[in-house]
Amino acid sequence: MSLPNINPTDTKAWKNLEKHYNELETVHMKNLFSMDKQRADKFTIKWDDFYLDYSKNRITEETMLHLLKLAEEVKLKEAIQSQFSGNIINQTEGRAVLHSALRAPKSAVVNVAGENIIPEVYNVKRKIESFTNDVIEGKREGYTGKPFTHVVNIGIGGSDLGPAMVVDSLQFYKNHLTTYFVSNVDGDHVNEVIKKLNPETTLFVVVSKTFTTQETLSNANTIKDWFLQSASKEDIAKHFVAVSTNLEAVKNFGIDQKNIFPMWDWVGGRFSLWSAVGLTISLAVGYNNFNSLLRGANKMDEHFKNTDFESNIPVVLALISIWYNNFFGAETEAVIPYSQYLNQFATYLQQGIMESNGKSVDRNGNQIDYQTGTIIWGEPGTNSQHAFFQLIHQGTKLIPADFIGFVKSLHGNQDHQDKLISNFLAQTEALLNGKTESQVVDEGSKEIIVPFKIFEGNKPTNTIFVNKLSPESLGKLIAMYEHKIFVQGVIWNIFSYDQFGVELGKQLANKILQEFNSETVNNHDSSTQNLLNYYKGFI
Ligand SMILES: O=P(O)(O)OC[C@H]1O[C@](O)(CO)[C@@H](O)[C@@H]1O
Repeated sequence: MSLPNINPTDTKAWKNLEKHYNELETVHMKNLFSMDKQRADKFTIKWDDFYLDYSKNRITEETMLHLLKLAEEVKLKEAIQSQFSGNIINQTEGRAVLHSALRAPKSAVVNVAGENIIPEVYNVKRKIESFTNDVIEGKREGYTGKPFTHVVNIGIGGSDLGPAMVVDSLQFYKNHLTTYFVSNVDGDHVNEVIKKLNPETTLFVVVSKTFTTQETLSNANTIKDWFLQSASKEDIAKHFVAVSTNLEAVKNFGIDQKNIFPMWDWVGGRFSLWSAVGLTISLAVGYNNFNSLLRGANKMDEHFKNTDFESNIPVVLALISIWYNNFFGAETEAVIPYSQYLNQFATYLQQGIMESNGKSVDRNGNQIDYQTGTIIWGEPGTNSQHAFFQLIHQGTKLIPADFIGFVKSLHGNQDHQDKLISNFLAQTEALLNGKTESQVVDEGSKEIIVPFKIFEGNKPTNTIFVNKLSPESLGKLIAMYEHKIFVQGVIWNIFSYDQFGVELGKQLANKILQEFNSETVNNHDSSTQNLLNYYKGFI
């Protein structure tokens, strides 16, 4: 069974939402709060150690009913079943989409082409575990017999962002190994990392699903050349491991077959941190913590699969986002974690969300006439308050925002924690209520200044309060957004799991690279031609 194929704008629910939007467009949320004392309770979901309050949104119970009806009309339930049961729902690439299988329990059965993939998943997990333990315990040594002290992850996109974000987010749980990530083909990136390394004690993890990616292969080759300045070819086997589906290309690069961690075509790059792509995570925080991350994601999978839509966290978040995107015309969404540890979270989500749902053709190949893929951005609070919050509070754009906070701190300094959380709560309150003219006047502002100090309010936010930042809760949080992506792709009737949009630039870059060495080049538009000639004048 493939995915349902329903144009959302043809549904009854969509038409009802259009009408309903006209009624609600100018309603202020603070009036909705004063009219209904139960509002916060009605729009709160408590699940496990998650507390989602979505009451500070421009919604009523009727809005949610229409949105839930939309989910029903586009056959979301069937789509979820189809994804989890291993159907080829990535139809444009002819693949199943089973990152959920990577975190499923050992007893699960998930068939791809008639074969249960779970035993193979667990074989690789065991390999990750024993490799991780050997490196951490110093049983695996470098070419001069010293234990490893540094790990460098070489990859880009999904082979970099997920592991990099998780390692950064879980640095509280880190062991003695120092980790670096090299991704950009800009030589400054690899050069700066190399400066900090000792070849005798560094392990290199080359991560590339395809093992054809220009950036990764260039960086891996540069590092290999640097390594061979002090070591011999035979030593590569001790220091280089690879994660890939392209076993042949890895062998050709010179990596020992024993050092290859396989992955599968049913794992999309941007959803792959749960596979061996997460090897650097496992090395950095230990296998048990890596496994807890997976366990957390699995708990969210079960919640998503089995919970009625009205209390289903990813579904509710996805529907609210559709409401703003497609009816209010909001183009962006901010993700504001009140945790410095989640510094890279929005960057990570950018690939997941924008590479998946940045599509303008529906599942029939037809151009669509409604908005898809949200633009995602964000930075941790409280830093972001002192940077871009002005625009969210008083600018002209509607920017729905997710506020993510942790009830308990890891540092244990309650004074800092109380200050952080007071900001976390105050911001969503301010965005909701704003400040009226009479309040500004009462505060004694000069008349001429009053208009500048008014806050309109009515700015939507979701508050996601989690008990504590741990590998498990982080796993839940990431999986929550993965499922939100899926739900939105189903509603928009697009294919969320291909990424053809990144290909054209890659093709042209390869062509231009060749042209740097050729005498006459004149097949570009005049702008590109001039720029290319300008650059050639320097090389
Ligand atoms: O793991 P690979 O094959 O090197 O690909 C890296 C990244 O490149 C992309 O294909 C496109 O940028 C991503 O989807 C992927 O995560």
